[in-house]
Amino acid sequence: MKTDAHILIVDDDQDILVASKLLLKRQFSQVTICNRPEQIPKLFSENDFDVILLDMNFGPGESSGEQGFYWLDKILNIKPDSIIVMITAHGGVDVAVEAMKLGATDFIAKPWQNEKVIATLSTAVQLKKSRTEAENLKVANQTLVQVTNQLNQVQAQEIISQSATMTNVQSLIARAAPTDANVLILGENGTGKELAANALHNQSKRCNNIFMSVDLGAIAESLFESELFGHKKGAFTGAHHDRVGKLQAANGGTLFLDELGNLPLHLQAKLLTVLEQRQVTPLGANKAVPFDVRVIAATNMKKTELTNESKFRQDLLFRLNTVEINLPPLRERSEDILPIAQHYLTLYCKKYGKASKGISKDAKNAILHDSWPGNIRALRHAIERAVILTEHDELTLSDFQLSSPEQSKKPNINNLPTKPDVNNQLSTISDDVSVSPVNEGELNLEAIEKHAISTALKKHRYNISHSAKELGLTRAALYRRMEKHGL
Ligand SMILES: Nc1ncnc2c1ncn2[C@@H]1O[C@H](COP(=O)(O)OP(=O)(O)OP(=O)(O)O)[C@@H](O)[C@H]1O
Repeated sequence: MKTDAHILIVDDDQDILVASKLLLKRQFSQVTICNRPEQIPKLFSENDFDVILLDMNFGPGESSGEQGFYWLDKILNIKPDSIIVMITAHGGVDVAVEAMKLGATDFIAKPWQNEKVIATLSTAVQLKKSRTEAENLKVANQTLVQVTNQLNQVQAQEIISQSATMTNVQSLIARAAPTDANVLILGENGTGKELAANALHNQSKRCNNIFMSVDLGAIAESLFESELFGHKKGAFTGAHHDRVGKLQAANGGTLFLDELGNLPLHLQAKLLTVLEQRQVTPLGANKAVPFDVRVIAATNMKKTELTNESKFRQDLLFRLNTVEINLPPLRERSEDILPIAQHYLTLYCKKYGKASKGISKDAKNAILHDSWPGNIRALRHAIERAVILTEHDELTLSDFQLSSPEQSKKPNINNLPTKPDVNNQLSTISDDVSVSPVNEGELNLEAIEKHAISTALKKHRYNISHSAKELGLTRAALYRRMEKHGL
């Protein structure tokens, strides 16, 4: 079968042109011949050649190769990625080497053997195809990065804030973003760590490259290396294809390591090594690949736990926390509560086609005094749920499932001791939480599900990964159910 390729042969010797056309037509789908190089620009304007076979000398007695160099340069000016194989006179190796320095791909010496010509041109056609594929992949990759970043920007709207602490945080983000410094973001679940990481990326010089988010809490320990470092086909049972790891895939961009605190100590050591060396060896490979990423990490671990070396490697901490950003829980920045609620009210009224005159006074009061253990994520869900369910233009207290201001004044679950006895903790919690417990004998599945989720969330102090694990759910599935139950 013929190879699908268009070959151009440029030579002033008509016999060579005819003989090579006959030979190459059997091998390649299209062959064009040209005996006057002056026609090259016109031919290029009308055709797309895969490989050009170009003579070094035109005219009788010519052997300097000057004309060959001239037309080689001309073609590369017209189409810089052209694959050009030079035809040299017998013994003209020096000239051929010079031509290759100037951009020719290969050369064939006259008089040639047919097999040698076909082999050289087949290799050149293959090279052209690989280059085209690589170029197409590059373009496709750029498009994907643009689409992903646009999606991120749509989802990650601005950081709404009016509190002094958040003004400081925004200023810290603005100062840290343009540098390539690693940033560690600390804060309870739902305080906006990913939003802050997105803002850092969008204000950085890497903003046109990818923002790759990796949820370390969601990766099974056994898959950690394969996910982050990649693997070669056959590296382990089930590795049917080569796979590029997230570190390599984020090359040139920002790598957001979410739920860092969930990483076991032995994997922390592996992560530290690749971040220090700035190169990664995919599983089953014997060569390290360099990568260039800016690392932003986030965790809901308390600083006291992070600095406890039995839980977290201090050398990894020092590598990641060049700049540290602390996102305060919502209950400690009450000035932000109503602006955020108003922001999401406008957003969801638009989304669900509802008219809204705002939030009633008593609902505002309850929103302001709720302890929001799930922070802004929970506030956002509460507003969305209220917008969906309300039968009035104004959101009223009955549209929310909030604890009364009196209940909210009770100690917050996030302030419980870090290592309480689980059973005692649960009994303490059931006194504190605003979630109605399931009545004995009640078999309503929805109520039982809500109760189980609430209990798990309280038990794990709103650590989504740990709660999801205990409930046998993925993080995404837990978030969906929290949304459904307005938790
Ligand atoms: N200041 C803010 N203004 C508006 N929306 C916010 C703000 N902070 C957070 N959000 C919204 O709250 C939700 C949770 O934010 P995000 O995912 O960034 O929190 P997180 O701290 O990374 O949570 P987790 O620890 O559970 O991964 C998102 O929908 C986000 O858009």
